[in-house]
Amino acid sequence: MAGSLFTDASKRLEKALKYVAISDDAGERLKYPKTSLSVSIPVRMDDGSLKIFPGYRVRYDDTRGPGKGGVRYHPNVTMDEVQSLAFWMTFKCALLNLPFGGAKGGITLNPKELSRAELERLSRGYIEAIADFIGPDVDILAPDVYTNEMMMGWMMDQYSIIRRKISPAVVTGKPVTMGGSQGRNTATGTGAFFIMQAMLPKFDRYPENTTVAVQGFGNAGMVVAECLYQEGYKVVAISDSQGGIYNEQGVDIPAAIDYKQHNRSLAGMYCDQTLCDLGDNQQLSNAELLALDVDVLIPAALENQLTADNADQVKARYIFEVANGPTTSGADDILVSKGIYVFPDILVNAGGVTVSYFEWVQNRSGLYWSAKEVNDRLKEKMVEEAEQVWHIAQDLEVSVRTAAYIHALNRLSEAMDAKGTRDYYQDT
Ligand SMILES: NC(=O)C1=CN([C@@H]2O[C@H](COP(=O)(O)OP(=O)(O)OC[C@H]3O[C@@H](n4cnc5c(N)ncnc54)[C@H](O)[C@@H]3O)[C@@H](O)[C@H]2O)C=CC1
Ligand SMILES: O=C(O)CCC(=O)C(=O)O
Repeated sequence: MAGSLFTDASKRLEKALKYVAISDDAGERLKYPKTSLSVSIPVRMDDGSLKIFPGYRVRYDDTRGPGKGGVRYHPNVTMDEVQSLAFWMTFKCALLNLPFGGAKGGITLNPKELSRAELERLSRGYIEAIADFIGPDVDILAPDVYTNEMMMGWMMDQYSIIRRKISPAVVTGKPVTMGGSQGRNTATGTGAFFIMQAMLPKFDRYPENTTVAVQGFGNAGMVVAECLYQEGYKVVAISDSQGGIYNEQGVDIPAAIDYKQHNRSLAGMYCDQTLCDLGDNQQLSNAELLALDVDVLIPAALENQLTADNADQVKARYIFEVANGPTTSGADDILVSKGIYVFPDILVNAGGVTVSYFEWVQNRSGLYWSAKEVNDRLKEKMVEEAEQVWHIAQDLEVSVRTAAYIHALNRLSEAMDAKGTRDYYQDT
């Protein structure tokens, strides 16, 4: 898709605004990010040279609470992308009724090219650069693509050093030994699974009669594939950035997880001799995976995977967006006209930020929950909000995505009205 990701993302807001009693002022305010910060992060590389990496943090809106959102390390990170991701976080947090606004951060780099020590210096340098912009009551960080709990631990530690006090609640998704929550590592995939379990039976879809393809095999995709496999769904295709594998009988997901953890890419699994007893794994490209004849398609990698150019080839009847922004607005129109149900990112992948909220609450109260407590609360929250979205979609005869935006917008507009506009800073 050519053009701005943010402009495309904003089209979803425009559609939903028609259905919500929101003041023109508040509607207008939501079309722009509140604050966008660009920084340059100097990093001493292992060979002694100095490299400067561009970094970003955007707080899109904080009417409902401090900004909340992950940090992405990827070569394609731009301000436009970070603004879009922060925009989605705003609606996601409102949709789940979390007391947070939306934020996101990122650094433009290929993390696979840096050593662990370089990544640590980079992560700490990022916090040095944005320390005055974040905080447990201001803007709270978390993991996203190519960042993980180890990096969250470094970031929290660096912030604590700068503030000269231990500040666990400034970052979520930390290692459990540093105040992380049980279940945060698996929350995004598990939350998506809870949504599928609640929604698919509405279409008489059950594990025994449902095939699934999952694009992306990281923190989010791997966990949702594992949950579905354990429940008895037939996951026939999986992929990562290098391509994927297809098995008509169903991919052995635990074996694939084991393979991925010991090899850089999944694609090699199709010809690995030690896995011969897995049956007929065939190699598959990402483009082929998106067009597979399956019941459920789960994009769990990056944005702009389903576009106006390939949406027509989609054969799945149900799409559950675990990635942020995998479907362009042009693709959305095509998919909806084909009668395909698209369950949107701001609902489906909200398990991550929901358990991040639980982590923030635990850090602030000093009382820590068991894995069961976390998962029970996650399920309750995800299913409750998904049912409300489903009813809005039925009542107003709109797509599930528009219904999700309407639900979130209702909460946002209530908060904006309650706060008042202060006449947008006019002196009276
Ligand atoms: N980690 C989290 O808690 C959350 C993640 N998400 C979203 O889920 C998506 C995936 O994030 P994570 O799993 O956390 O990242 P990750 O870094 O753990 O994994 C990313 C996966 O996507 C694959 N990938 C990258 N480019 C690809 C391509 N062009 N085609 C196919 N696969 C590709 C990678 O090989 C890897 O398997 C992103 O859109 C992210 O924003 C959303 C909510 C929370
Ligand atoms: O856990 C969080 O705070 C945010 C996760 C995230 O970046 C997302 O939901 O896209």
